[in-house]
Amino acid sequence: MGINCLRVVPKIPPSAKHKIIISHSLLFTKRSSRAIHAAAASSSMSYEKELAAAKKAASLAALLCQKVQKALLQSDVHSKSDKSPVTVADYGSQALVSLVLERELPSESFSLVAEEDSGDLRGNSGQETLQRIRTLVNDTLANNEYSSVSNLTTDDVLRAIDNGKSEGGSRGQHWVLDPIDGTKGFLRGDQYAIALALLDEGKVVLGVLACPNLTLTSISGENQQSSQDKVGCLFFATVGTGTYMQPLDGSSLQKVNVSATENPEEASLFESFEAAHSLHDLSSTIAKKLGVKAPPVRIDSQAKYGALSRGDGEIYLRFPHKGYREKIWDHAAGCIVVTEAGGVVADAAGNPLDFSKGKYLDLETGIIVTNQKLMPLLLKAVKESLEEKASSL
Ligand SMILES: Nc1ncnc2c1ncn2[C@@H]1O[C@H](COP(=O)(O)OS(=O)(=O)O)[C@@H](OP(=O)(O)O)[C@H]1O
Ligand SMILES: [Mg+2]
Ligand SMILES: [Mg+2]
Ligand SMILES: [Mg+2]
Repeated sequence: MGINCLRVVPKIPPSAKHKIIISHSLLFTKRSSRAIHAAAASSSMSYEKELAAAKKAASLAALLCQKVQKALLQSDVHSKSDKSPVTVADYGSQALVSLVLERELPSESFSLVAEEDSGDLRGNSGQETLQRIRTLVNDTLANNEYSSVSNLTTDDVLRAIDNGKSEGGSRGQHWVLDPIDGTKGFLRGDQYAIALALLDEGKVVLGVLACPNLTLTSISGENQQSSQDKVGCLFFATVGTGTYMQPLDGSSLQKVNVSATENPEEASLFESFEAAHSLHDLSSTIAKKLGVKAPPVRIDSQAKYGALSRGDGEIYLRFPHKGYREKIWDHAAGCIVVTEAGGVVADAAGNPLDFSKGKYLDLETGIIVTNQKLMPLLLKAVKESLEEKASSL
């Protein structure tokens, strides 16, 4: 654990980096807001309480992450045993979500499968970091209607983080959490997401994606975005009820749908920002075969699923390097947000993702996401490209 306290000034969120198409109306009236609230509430009765708790938890975690990203200290950033980065915000977000879910949904069978664990915070070298996390968590709780539970000790914080040790599986209910998805993006001052989902008997039934740096308007298209564009989106979906988006401040609500584009030449494509996380060459071969004209849009995290769910782009391709095993928390929330908006999420062979096998997704290499019209064409292009790649080895 480092002890330096140098200030790292993050870049301004990338609102100016992408262009805008308003592919569907973002207009919103008070009357339509009430109607949508009523429809969302009545049709998602079975997971209504869980959804309200998940939205609260993810929004609170987003506040903590925003505070840390605005004034990141070098001592806030550490390296895990697999060399991937983790920050006080990843730990703080996980602790907050765990605490809020437990408080809002008291149950003996609370189960959480989450990315982080407290191992590195328990030794002597972790004490300073642990105190910083404790302060961040207590301050966030105290400022946001949880002042009665804002006197947490470091042991309380460690316990809350380690609630996330469940293995998941095909029986009962399990929450699935990525406290910061896209930690590298978070460190760059770019996109990241707090991704929370609920599994019920092995199926994703609820998903919430908080994307603090994603503009409320579309991120791709012809219009230049401006630094004035409001950022901070909360996407949410429960099974059978559609996908909704609202500003993180909760001020409005709209139903969203994936793009209806049928012509691949008009499609735009999302992929990981980090080349180490996905084979950009393979995506480019697939895009060429399909006839996609626009250059790929590279953004971090499950913000890609959120953006696709509201029609900012049509295709998301993810082909990790050989040997990488996908974790359920990197896709569970994004998957339901896209499918409830009318999209399809599949592995490279066209099979639906199976979240019932524990922490890992067991799949044919690659995850592909698009709308229902484009999926057959995309699958064909993926199959041909993978065959060409295999025969060239
Ligand atoms: N080698 C490798 N290959 C594939 N994927 C990997 C790899 N290493 C990490 N990860 C996971 O990628 C998560 C970040 O998501 P993205 O790839 O969509 O975003 S990014 O553009 O790369 O930042 C990232 O999630 P977080 O750790 O939550 O940030 C990782 O789970
Ligand atoms: Mg990570
Ligand atoms: Mg992740
Ligand atoms: Mg993460």
